Amino acid sequence: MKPFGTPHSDHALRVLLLGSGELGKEVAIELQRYAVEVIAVDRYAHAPAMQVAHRSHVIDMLDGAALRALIEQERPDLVVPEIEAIHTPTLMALEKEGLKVIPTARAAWLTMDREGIRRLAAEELGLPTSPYRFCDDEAQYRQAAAVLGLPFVIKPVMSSSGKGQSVVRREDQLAAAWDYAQAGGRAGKGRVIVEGFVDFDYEITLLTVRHHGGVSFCAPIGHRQEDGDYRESWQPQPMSDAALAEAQRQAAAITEALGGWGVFGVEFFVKADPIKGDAVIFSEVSPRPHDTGLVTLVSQELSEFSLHARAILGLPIPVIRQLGPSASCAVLVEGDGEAPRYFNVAEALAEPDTQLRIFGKPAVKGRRRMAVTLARDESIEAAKAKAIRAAKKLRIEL
Ligand SMILES: Nc1ncnc2c1ncn2[C@@H]1O[C@H](COP(=O)(O)OP(=O)(O)OP(=O)(O)O)[C@@H](O)[C@H]1O
Ligand SMILES: NCC(=O)N[C@@H]1O[C@H](COP(=O)([O-])[O-])[C@@H](O)[C@H]1O
Ligand SMILES: [Mg+2]
Repeated sequence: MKPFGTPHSDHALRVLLLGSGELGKEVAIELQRYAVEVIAVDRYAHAPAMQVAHRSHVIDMLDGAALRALIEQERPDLVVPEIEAIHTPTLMALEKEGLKVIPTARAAWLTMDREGIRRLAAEELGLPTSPYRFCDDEAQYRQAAAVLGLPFVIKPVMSSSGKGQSVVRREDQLAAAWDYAQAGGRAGKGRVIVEGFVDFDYEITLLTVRHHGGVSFCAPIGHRQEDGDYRESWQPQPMSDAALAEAQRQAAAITEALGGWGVFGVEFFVKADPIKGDAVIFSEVSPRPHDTGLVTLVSQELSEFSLHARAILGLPIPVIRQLGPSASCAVLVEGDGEAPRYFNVAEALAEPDTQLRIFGKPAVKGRRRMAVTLARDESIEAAKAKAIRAAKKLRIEL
């Protein structure tokens, strides 16, 4: 890596963020601490990370030609994908020409599509996963449903935060779930994954950091999801030593296969079994900070965003200090409107050890995560309750 430089000068160290949501905003802030020049990109103007970047661009990141033109214009030292929906073949071609992509262009390519990462995990690495089928049309989907049985989960191969995802529990829900998956995918195309439903006791994100000095794990993060989107997360999730060791083994294997430096959010389902031993089932991995990891903004001395910045810049991570039971609560808004206003911020922050991030997203159409509350307390239960209380105080007007 070249020396750190000065933004807006010829020898600035430049990072181009592909995706500028709430996660990218925190990454941008962490990079700014090292005077890195941050260029934020997304499909719409005034995205959260754009508001703290040196400059920004609005492009369709699924358009390969537009992506190449922008990267050639900006000549960044590092390209940091922040979402899945990017024209990753272009990143792979540019990587061959010398561009540095975090963690690697292949990792971005494999994880942009549920098929790439699922086949790597289950078929190449032999990690335990839910049973699954990929389908291109409704007939194949009905066949997969018959083979896997009820209940099952259907997801567009390219989607995130639960968009287009349903759990089908009854025969009469099949058609609506198919239609929703067709409408909810980021890039259309129609391909879906149908997964057998895993009846887990709890699920975790194991933040795994690949850096100059090796591989480090954060304490496991437990979370609750609704409609495929996270609502609360907490750290540390209590789990047996054996289950944690098995999750770390699988996380090391999948992140090693993806390669490169940075934070990875590795998601697992855990089914506790005192007789046979806990089953740890791999779900998916993000080669970047994870939304459930927002809790690390209060639960760790170095948050997942600060760890990502250190890792991608080749800086040391000698220790990851966990600060005690902590939780985050996502604040979602439903409706249609622009420039929302936030009321009762003071009330939301009245209790000790409570924090708030308002992302500053310019508009809402449907349902959107707009903010997150964060809390620490004596126990996970108390931290979770406090974060939820804070979130309930906040009132958002569209
Ligand atoms: N096969 C399954 N069995 C049981 N629950 C599942 C299954 N697949 C997904 N879920 C539930 O739905 C949630 C979201 O699924 P998944 O992580 O695959 O979606 P996503 O759209 O990629 O979400 P994100 O982008 O937020 O990670 C999971 O965390 C889990 O709670
Ligand atoms: N589960 C993935 C995730 O949380 N991604 C985060 O949400 C943003 C998109 O938000 P939007 O849909 O409100 O634009 C992304 O840019 C990223 O920060
Ligand atoms: Mg997920």
